Amino acid sequence: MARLNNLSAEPLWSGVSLEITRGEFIAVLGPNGSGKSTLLTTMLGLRQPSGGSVDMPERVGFIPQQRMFPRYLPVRARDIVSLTLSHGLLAGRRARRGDVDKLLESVGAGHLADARVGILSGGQQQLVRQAQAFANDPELILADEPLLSLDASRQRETVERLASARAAVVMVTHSIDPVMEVVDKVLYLGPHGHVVGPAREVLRSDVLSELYGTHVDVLSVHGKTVIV
Ligand SMILES: Nc1ncnc2c1ncn2[C@@H]1O[C@H](COP(=O)(O)OP(=O)(O)OP(=O)(O)O)[C@@H](O)[C@H]1O
Repeated sequence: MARLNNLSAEPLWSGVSLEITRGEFIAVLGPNGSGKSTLLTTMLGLRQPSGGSVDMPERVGFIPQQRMFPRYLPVRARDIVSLTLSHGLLAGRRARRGDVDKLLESVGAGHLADARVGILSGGQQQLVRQAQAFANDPELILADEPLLSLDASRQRETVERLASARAAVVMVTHSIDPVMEVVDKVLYLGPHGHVVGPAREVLRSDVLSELYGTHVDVLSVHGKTVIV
């Protein structure tokens, strides 16, 4: 469905090969600056790879890393979602109001439809971004830290929504814990290479020590995975 073929964005990471199958949930982990966001922008074609190639499906949803909309932007939440709908599958047509409302309601943001996006809270803006990503029945959703600014119950709902979507999901996250139950594969980008595999095979002291080039412990503290 989507595939990274020996993809490189040097000097950040190189030779990443990854097959993404329908409905699969992939978590991208790694320290600050390891190139997780760069991986998503390279997949989207917004950044030229230094090597390799990427095969992407036609319909891709994207939740960008949180950036606040300008406070005085004269655009409502429903306008943002409507624009995404009308530039996708239905290019050239106006999005139907009912479809826009349904998308916003599906992420718990129906009541925000007529609010100006710039005055919404950080978490509320993230929900509007989610509604955008779900427009046009995506086959693949790329999500860059989509849980930032969300409270615990909205984090849980977001993970469930992404995991139960028909789309495959590639999600950048700083913590594996919120997605541990649903994740199929982890791509860990480290300072000395990367590794792909099931979480239990990647999040191990011996594997991560090699990626960091120094001894790293993977601990379970009160049910949470901590890398030290
Ligand atoms: N377009 C660009 N041109 C040059 N350097 C860039 C560009 N985009 C990102 N970088 C650099 O690449 C490095 C990786 O950035 P990236 O945002 O991909 O990391 P990340 O793993 O997502 O980090 P974080 O966890 O802090 O969000 C950073 O040092 C950043 O400054």
